[in-house]
Amino acid sequence: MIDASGLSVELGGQRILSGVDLAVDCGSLVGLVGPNGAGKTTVLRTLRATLTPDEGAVRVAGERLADLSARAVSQLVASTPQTTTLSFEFTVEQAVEMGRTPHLGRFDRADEADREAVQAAMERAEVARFADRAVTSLSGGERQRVLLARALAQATPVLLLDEPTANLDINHAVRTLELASSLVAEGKTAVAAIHDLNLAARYCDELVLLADGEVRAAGAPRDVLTTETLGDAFDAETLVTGQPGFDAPLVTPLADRDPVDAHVHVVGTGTQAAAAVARLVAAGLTVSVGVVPAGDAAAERATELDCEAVTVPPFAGVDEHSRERASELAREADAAVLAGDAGDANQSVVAAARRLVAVEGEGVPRVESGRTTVTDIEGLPEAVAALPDYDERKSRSERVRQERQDR
Ligand SMILES: Nc1ncnc2c1ncn2[C@@H]1O[C@H](COP(=O)(O)OP(=O)(O)OP(=O)(O)O)[C@@H](O)[C@H]1O
Repeated sequence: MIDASGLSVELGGQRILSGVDLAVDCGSLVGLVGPNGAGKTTVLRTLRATLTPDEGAVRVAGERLADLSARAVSQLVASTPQTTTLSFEFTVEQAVEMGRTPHLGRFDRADEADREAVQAAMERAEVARFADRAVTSLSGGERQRVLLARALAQATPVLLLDEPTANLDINHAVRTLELASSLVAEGKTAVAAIHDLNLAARYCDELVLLADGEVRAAGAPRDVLTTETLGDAFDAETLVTGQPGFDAPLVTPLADRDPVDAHVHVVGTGTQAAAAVARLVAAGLTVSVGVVPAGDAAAERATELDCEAVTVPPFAGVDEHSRERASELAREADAAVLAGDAGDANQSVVAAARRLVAVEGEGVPRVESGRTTVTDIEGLPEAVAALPDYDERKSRSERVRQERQDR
């Protein structure tokens, strides 16, 4: 549907894009990712012909955009801008009606079909209840959805979204990308510049990673978002694992601070425990897990990240040997972390730990003496580092690390 080849753009004497190729199949959602200033918006501008590349060409549905009138282009391509400023006092409905312009003659009035298209677009973008409000009275996120409705009212086969989730809370961000997914499932073709790599990975069929105006990687999210390509494009160290419950990579940026030097034993199962393992490893801790059934998300994440996991076959119960080993790890650890459902079988493992950080959640009591409770996985490494006697414990953590290597 979209075929851009060899796009090069120079602006203000600066090379902004160099030889960018982009092919987007009909009915797919392609995400443009990359650091600030990489050229994502510039690519989108060439795809809607508001910027003519110095070299290369863009074809949409087989037509060279450079050969088409502005009106013909706007019947093929609709877009939502990155900024949501609308300077006039339009109502939401009037703003969405503007999307119908390419389908109307210069002095035509909107007819029933136009009104229906506007109503349907407002409903899909969840702004129908604001129809009579002035756009300027809406929040940034609400305005963003109005702009999406305007693009939907344009009823084009191609949709270009520049940072469609930038001002949205997590619920609306997910809903907007769900909407983009269902639109492409219905046959639209979409390209979206998205900063959130994990949302991009989850919702896009393919990703194009741009940096310094060049394509650094393109293809399935799993092939594009690797520590190598991300290190190259963002100049940042990242940990790439899997998103619990989704067949998509999970990118965790590693903070530019000294890692917390300690060994933590994680007790628990499921996505909570898996997320705890990933967060602790990302912070540079030595992590072990168990007892956990083989195949559980926490066991798989531990294996993926090269952590020791004490596992038992699913539904087999916990044998004495496994319980002993997990208790030993919990005892040796600087702290144990309780995340997700640990089950009765792990009670003695938890009891063996001298210090415990619990991640608040189902089955984990909020306050208990001798326990630090954190409400979010993000804060786990800091909670561990804040435990008393940290320096004295460093040597033990070294010993555990050595034991693992020897084994
Ligand atoms: N008119 C212009 N004149 C000079 N430089 C420009 C112009 N427009 C954009 N640029 C530069 O081109 C580069 C790419 O900009 P672009 O907006 O495409 O990046 P982006 O990947 O969308 O960035 P962000 O993630 O920050 O939105 C930036 O360095 C920007 O400063």
